[in-house]
Amino acid sequence: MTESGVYRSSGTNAPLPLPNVEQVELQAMLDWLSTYGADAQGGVTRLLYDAAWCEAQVALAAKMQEKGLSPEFDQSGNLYGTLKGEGEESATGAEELPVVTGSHIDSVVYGGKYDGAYGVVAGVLALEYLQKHFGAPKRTLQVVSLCEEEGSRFPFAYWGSRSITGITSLEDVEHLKDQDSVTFAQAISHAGFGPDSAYRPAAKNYGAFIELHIEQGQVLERLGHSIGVVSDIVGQKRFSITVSGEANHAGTTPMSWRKDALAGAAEMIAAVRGIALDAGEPLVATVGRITADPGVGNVVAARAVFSLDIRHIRQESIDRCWQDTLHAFSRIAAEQQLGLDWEEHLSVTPIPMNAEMISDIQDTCQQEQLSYWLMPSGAGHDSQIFQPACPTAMIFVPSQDGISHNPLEYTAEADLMHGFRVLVRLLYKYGYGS
Ligand SMILES: NC(=O)NC(NC(N)=O)C(=O)[O-]
Ligand SMILES: [Zn+2]
Ligand SMILES: [Zn+2]
Repeated sequence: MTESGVYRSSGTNAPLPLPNVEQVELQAMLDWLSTYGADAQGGVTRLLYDAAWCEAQVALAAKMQEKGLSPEFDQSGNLYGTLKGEGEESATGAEELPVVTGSHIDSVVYGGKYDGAYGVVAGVLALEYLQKHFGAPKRTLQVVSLCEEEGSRFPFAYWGSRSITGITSLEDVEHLKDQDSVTFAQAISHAGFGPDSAYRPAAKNYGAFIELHIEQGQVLERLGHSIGVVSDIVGQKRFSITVSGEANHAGTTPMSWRKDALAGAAEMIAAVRGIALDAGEPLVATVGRITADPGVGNVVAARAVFSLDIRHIRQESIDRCWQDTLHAFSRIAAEQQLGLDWEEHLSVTPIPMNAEMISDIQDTCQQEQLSYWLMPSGAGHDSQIFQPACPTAMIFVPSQDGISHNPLEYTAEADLMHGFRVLVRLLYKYGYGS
């Protein structure tokens, strides 16, 4: 990935007319996409390479085809729609790298219908709108439906963007197993992707990346702003923590004789919560999943495995929280004669977004007469993977009550359209150059 400047507009500041933009049926296409993976909780569950994920990507490819965007998959299952540029070749004779917009198509379990999907749908409709009203751009514009960001199925996140930027290869992840012991290699092959497929390798150079996404928090709603301009994206560390004890009879084993892995894990979980509260905002630490073996009510647990997710806008704060947490876990394990093991399966650093593009988004909001707020993202995003490789920026729209990763996730249609208009203007600026 080469760092290349983003196209700078040389035109006047007169706002670009956006004819009939209000007729773009963004909500309808979001509702349509959410039917793929609609779950019993009223939300969306689309996990990497599962049936709902495959159906959604195939259906999106068909939509892109209908809209003249030449759909193309890569070997990871990332799906591109392309609006070909007609500009002059650069001095080196190489075509300018494409400006890409998009987000992720996968979800968490029982997630909402906007997280990731909004950026994909808005990108498809933005390219269709630009082609319809302004013809071919000078510079190629693409929308990408990234195959995986959440890390919901396999203990690994950002597979789509990491395979594109070359940070991760299939060899690095093919051994990973989901909760049904299906390997990554089996899943990618079953979905029809991977090195044996007919698709081209995922690695690809972008000229710039723009991600439109719901905020997933309550800052914009509370402050009354329409657009969030993302300054930085938090860093994260994710672990699996294993506590080992000794299975025993729940009725005949005195409390003081027990090596109770689940009781130990419970104390550890309370300890890490206390460490995070003592550290103060914006540090967050979350235990979202726990399993116990043998997981039977009348047996003292022999083993407990729980997840741990630590985030902050500064790397040193993440590192300090983990060190304090590990110290507390080790103390608890020693006190209760338990085994302790851990595996780190995600570590992404905090990263600032591209300053030039931030300024362009702010200018665009002014053209649209939309109030905006410069803010960090507490959620992780593919943009933090792309930023070291190409100029990258994010645009947020408000989430009602700040709810996300929940079937109740909601963003009003008017807010969705505000973000869409800013995205269209930005893509016009970079693709058509005026
Ligand atoms: N937009 C997201 O919800 N991202 C999520 N996924 C990752 N990988 O960070 C998260 O947990 O913040
Ligand atoms: Zn998410
Ligand atoms: Zn997301």
